[in-house]
Amino acid sequence: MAVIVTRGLTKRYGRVVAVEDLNLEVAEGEVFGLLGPNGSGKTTTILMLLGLTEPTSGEARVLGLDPMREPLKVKAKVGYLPDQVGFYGELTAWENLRYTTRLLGLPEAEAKARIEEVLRRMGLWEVRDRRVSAFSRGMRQRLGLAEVLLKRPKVAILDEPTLGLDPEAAREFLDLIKGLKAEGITVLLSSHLLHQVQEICDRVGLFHKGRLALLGRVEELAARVLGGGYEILVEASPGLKEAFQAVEGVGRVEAAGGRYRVLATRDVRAELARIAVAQGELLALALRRPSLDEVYAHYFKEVAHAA
Ligand SMILES: Nc1ncnc2c1ncn2[C@@H]1O[C@H](COP(=O)(O)OP(=O)(O)OP(=O)(O)O)[C@@H](O)[C@H]1O
Repeated sequence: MAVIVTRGLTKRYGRVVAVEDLNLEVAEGEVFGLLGPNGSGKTTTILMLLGLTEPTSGEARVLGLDPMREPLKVKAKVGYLPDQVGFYGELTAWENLRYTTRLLGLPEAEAKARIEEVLRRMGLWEVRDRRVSAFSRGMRQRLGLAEVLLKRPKVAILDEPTLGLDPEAAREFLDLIKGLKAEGITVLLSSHLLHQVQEICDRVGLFHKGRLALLGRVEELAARVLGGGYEILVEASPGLKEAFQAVEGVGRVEAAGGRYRVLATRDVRAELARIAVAQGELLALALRRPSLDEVYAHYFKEVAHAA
């Protein structure tokens, strides 16, 4: 079942087209990445899904609800982590969440139980009595996710969740997001850090100037754009390019002396190794998953070239 659906969703600010003709379907339990550079339309899309900004044309449905018509119902079921999380710095982590549970109208006992549950889950129980002004960026983001979980949402929408986090904190945060999927929460996240989020996303949509330029699973996109979802780096004797090229499933081979980069639609390491050994020597062989950064860069080089 599709949890998030958009049809021809468009937002213009005067002559600026922030989002154009967006057609998207995110399935229940999926982690979907809205990716793209700054200003490409990610935040505007999220705001339209939450009913926080009105589309110029087209429509959106979240859990079957129209966010513009029923913003409160959408809000009740959808957890939202904005790119700037707003907490009261003078209040402690626990007090901030207590404030949220009051807004949610939770009875006291239930509120306290849920606060403890989410703080423990986010690894913040020990620091619950510290003022949020003394929190690091990573702790604030985890508190933001704790707040999202307080309402036990069916859908979590996270805007640039790893922005400003150091690599380790980002890694940990991505693991926490993976945990949401494990309990069946549908996650839509935005990021311009393609390589960082690609591995937790089931599918991604790559934005370019308000338009969804590419949509699919990372491997599919790599296969479509780069000519192979598998990238194999080989160091062997020179002169093997044609033999490698002839292997079934190989899309492209780049050769520089005895160094080869082979893009294929399947894992062809064994065949490449056999050829290398039969026709000389094999020094190294490595399988690398192409990064979305490469897919994106290659795609836009071709788009620019075609233009
Ligand atoms: N309130 C607004 N008024 C006018 N233009 C806007 C407004 N909000 C966004 N825009 C423009 O719409 C375009 C898309 O912006 P948006 O914030 O959706 O991009 P983004 O992909 O989320 O970028 P970032 O990664 O910087 O958050 C940009 O050109 C931006 O300048």
